[in-house]
Amino acid sequence: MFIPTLERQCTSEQREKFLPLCYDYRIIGTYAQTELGHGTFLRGLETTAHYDPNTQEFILNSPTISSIKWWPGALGKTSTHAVVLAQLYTLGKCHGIHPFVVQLRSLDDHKPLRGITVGDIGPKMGFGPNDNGYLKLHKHRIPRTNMLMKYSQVSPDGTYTKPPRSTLTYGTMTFVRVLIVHGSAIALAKASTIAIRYSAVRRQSELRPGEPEPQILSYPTQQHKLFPLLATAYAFHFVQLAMMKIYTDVNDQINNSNFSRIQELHALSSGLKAFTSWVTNAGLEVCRMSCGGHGYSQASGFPRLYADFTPSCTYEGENTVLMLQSARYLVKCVRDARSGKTLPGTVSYLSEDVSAVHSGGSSGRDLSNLDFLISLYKQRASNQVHFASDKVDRGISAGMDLVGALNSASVHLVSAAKAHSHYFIAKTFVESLKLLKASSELQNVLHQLASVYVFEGIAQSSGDFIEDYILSGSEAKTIRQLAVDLLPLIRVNAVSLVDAFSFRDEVLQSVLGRYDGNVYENLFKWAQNSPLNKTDVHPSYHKYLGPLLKRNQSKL
Ligand SMILES: CCCCCCCCCCCCCCCCCCCCCC(=O)SCCNC(=O)CCNC(=O)[C@H](O)C(C)(C)COP(=O)(O)OP(=O)(O)OC[C@H]1O[C@@H](n2cnc3c(N)ncnc32)[C@H](O)[C@@H]1OP(=O)(O)O
Ligand SMILES: Cc1cc2nc3c(=O)[nH]c(=O)nc-3n(C[C@H](O)[C@H](O)[C@H](O)COP(=O)(O)OP(=O)(O)OC[C@H]3O[C@@H](n4cnc5c(N)ncnc54)[C@H](O)[C@@H]3O)c2cc1C
Repeated sequence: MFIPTLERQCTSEQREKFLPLCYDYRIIGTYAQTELGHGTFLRGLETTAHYDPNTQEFILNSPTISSIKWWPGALGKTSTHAVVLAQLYTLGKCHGIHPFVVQLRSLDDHKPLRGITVGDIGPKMGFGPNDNGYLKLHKHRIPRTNMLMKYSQVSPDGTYTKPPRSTLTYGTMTFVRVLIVHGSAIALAKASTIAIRYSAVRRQSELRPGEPEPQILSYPTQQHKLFPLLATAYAFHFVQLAMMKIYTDVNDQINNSNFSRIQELHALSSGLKAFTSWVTNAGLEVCRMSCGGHGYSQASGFPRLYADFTPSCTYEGENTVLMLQSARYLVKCVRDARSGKTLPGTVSYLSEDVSAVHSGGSSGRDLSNLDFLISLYKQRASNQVHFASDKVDRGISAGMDLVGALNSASVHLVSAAKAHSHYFIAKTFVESLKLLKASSELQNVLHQLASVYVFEGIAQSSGDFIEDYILSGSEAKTIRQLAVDLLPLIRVNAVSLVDAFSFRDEVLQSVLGRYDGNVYENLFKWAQNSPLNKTDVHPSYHKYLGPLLKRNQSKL
């Protein structure tokens, strides 16, 4: 995050000064924003940067225990520099959070500089090799030119020039949220690869006496666990491509001082980062458990995959908070639509009157038609957003201010943002396949995946569709069965569909997911290499077990 922030927030002179040092690994940096007391509420960050016009320096300080920077990756022992987000004070006035480049350690002996207390925050659930650290600043001085001044400036005499948009400082977070959508796709693809390959190798139980033990991949329940997740990995692959395209387009506009779509980008990236990381996080556990006992072994690769992925739901914007950000924008769009404004592409459906299109229960609707079902996802999202928006309006009519009304409706707002994200993902998946140049056989297989994603998405949220009369109960039941009917068809290509991700064994890091399927021999080899097996009799025997056993044997 250090380099993307410099690339986005530096003036051209600052780029020339800092970026070559980064690209040549002459300095290593981190993004120091979160503090002990604040990670979500950025306007509450307490680190200060007071401008001293006499020396043309900023004095950075951690005034309280809660202001100590806490969590930044590689801050503890590795980074020589950091982008520090601090409250800017100049000429006696506070101008809010701004980014500053701060050198932390000497480039000669790597020792922390004067005024810098830095270290590792201690062991975590995962990310063992990453020295997430703490940073306490003691009136540490940096040159005026170390404030990143592309969007806002402090002149030598201390005069402040404000940015065209205060939220431009938040740009790197948006970029990383977009990357996390990609990270979710990759993590779910890895977990699907491990679980499906292992399920093709593992044979267990005897269905009928005398029959050979079947591959566990042949059990409908195993297929029902794994194939919707496999389809989700493909869905997330296509949605991260679409998300990155939108990000690149809007970022180009921002670079040309066109900020018209910055809100839409923030809302979409927030919703997709939260939705994809929540779904992936849960999916990793389903994949692990589908591998039985061996899934619980470090050899499976699942413990590390889960421990390293699960913070995606927290960092770069805690998921609930990001869903609320997304929902807040959707409520704003409903208002804009009501006042006749044209809505941007990803939310234009909110100005359509979808309620008249489908009323649940009418017979003869083709429930296997994906375009039709995507229109139901649209209706569900529109209904949820309008329902939540009406809640907000009622709160205001009851005398609440906007913040109070948004807060009281927040449970429904999160549901609305989830439905909006789900609709975007399902629609993008189906539309991406239409644009794909592929053989009819391949189109057919991918259509099966898109179908099981769309069907299962409705089955798992059928309450939303039934409560709003989008589907009748019997139609929801039919769609649930359509997903189950597809499983044996997907079974035929399941291993090829994970091979298509082409993770090398060294990347997958899983004995269960080995490309050659040679699991048992390599599990035994892996176990024998376990540190505990360096000696037949572990040294601890002589200290504890031996004396204990001998003492008790003498009593026999
Ligand atoms: C090319 C490369 C290809 C590569 C390909 C290979 C890829 C491989 C893929 C693998 C990769 C793996 C992933 C990477 C690893 C990850 C490592 C990351 C480690 C983790 C790092 C971190 O963890 S780093 C800290 C993150 N810490 C937050 O994330 C704080 C959240 N907290 C807030 O973000 C604010 O606190 C919060 C809540 C908005 C309220 O902010 P606030 O109070 O100031 O504002 P309000 O809510 O009042 O909103 C006031 C108005 O600002 C608007 N607005 C707010 N944000 C905006 C924004 N970003 N953009 C525009 N507009 C924004 C809002 O929409 C309102 O607009 P309006 O007024 O019009 O409604
Ligand atoms: C592995 C890891 C790496 C990290 N790397 C970095 C890094 O490199 N740089 C950096 O600056 N930070 C980093 N962070 C910090 C991370 O960005 C924060 O932890 C994250 O932003 C969440 O903030 P928080 O911890 O204050 O959680 P909190 O906001 O305290 O969340 C706690 C609970 O409060 C709820 N909540 C908070 N606000 C609201 C609200 N307005 N409405 C409703 N509910 C709310 C949340 O939903 C959540 O359930 C990292 C964290 C981790 C775990």
